[in-house]
Amino acid sequence: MTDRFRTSRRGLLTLGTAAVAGTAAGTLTACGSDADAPTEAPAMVAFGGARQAGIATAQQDRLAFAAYDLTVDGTPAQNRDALRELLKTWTAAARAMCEGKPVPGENKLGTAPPADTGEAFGSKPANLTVTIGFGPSLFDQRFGLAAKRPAALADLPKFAGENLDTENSNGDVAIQACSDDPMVAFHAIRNLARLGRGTVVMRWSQLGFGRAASTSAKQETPRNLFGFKDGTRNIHDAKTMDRWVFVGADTDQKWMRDGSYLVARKIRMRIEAWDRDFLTDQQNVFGRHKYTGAPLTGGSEFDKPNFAAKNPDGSPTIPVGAHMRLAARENNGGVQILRRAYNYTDGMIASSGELDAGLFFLCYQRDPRSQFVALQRKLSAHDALNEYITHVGSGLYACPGGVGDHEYWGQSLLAD
Ligand SMILES: C=CC1=C(C)c2cc3[nH]c(cc4nc(cc5[nH]c(cc1n2)c(C)c5CCC(=O)O)C(CCC(=O)O)=C4C)c(C)c3C=C
Ligand SMILES: [Fe+2]
Repeated sequence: MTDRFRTSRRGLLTLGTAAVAGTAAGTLTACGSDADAPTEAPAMVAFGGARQAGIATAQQDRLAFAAYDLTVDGTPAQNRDALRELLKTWTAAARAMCEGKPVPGENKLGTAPPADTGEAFGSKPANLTVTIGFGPSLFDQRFGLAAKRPAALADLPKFAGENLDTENSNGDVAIQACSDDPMVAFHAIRNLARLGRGTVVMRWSQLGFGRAASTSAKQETPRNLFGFKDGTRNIHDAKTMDRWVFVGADTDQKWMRDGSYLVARKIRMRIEAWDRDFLTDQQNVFGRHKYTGAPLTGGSEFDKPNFAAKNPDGSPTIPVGAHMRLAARENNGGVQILRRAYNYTDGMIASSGELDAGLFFLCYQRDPRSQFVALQRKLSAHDALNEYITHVGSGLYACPGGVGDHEYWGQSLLAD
């Protein structure tokens, strides 16, 4: 057996199939010839690096997100040790999964549950990224980490109109797993939960589909569940990422250097009410044309909106309450955020028969206080979109910088 087969999910599957079928020799011959055949390189995103993958990475099609709470009850030093062990185990597992390998630690005697739950055997990583963030609650008295809490990790304020479910909000640690294969993204979240049993419990989770943002100029702009192109004026270039997304040397906490702050908002969208609205009204809500994505002031999708333009009757062509006018950098002192949203559906609401669906809005930034919070204060007060949406879940997480080859997530946070 080649090394490739010893470590790849595909190898494990092939071996398993051979054992079950009882035709090991034939299958292994087939394996041998398969291994020798030229194969297409699987789509993989490097796990290690100065910055975590899954932030600036070209956005994948599927999301599995989960927030976990630690269940430790020792002294701060003992709890830190438990957290450190968890993060070491999780890092090794996440690294392996991103490389298309099974979760390490298989007990070959078969006297323990399999190290890997198995549903992704035979699947390629499909650009899997696994990104970690730490919530404000991790800096309470349990771990003795209060002095390491960054000022930018200030609790989010209450916003007008939100109706947050605390059971679907917050959490000590959050994991964002993105892949072009939904099984692979889910597998990552599930296996981290399993490995953490006894130290963490999952607090809330969300699956997302049909990315509703583009984080690279090479990607076509996708659509949200209201049928509009979403991500047209997202951040797409490295220089703007450096300025608005990644934490620089000026941070108050060294462990956050090259990290970023993630704000997650689960936003319910009233799809049935929206679908009854006239096309011109829908377009006025966003300030863009539905089919082309162009601003209401004309041109094509990527043309600059003209916020000063007026209709013949003197009213602004992009209405004062249009989502795009309110959120645009031109009208917010230049402020930008990196949007990495996904559409979601949780089925239907039994009491009304309406779809329970919306946008799982994820955004990354250098400092949420002057970025997400400033924008959301304005949007929550004036956005025409508010008639159709409600924020129902929320989380804020400090995502540290990336890991080197022999490092684990959060190593510099936990260094004494
Ligand atoms: C606080 C930040 C934002 C929230 C919350 C938010 C929710 C939200 N947005 C859409 C759909 C669209 N948003 C668009 C643009 C846009 N949105 C934000 C911020 C938030 N959106 C920004 C910063 C921008 C860019 C503004 C600009 O510079 O022009 C658009 C237009 C197309 C685009 O540029 O992406 C759409 C469509 C929904 C449906 C939603 C909540 C459910
Ligand atoms: Fe938006």
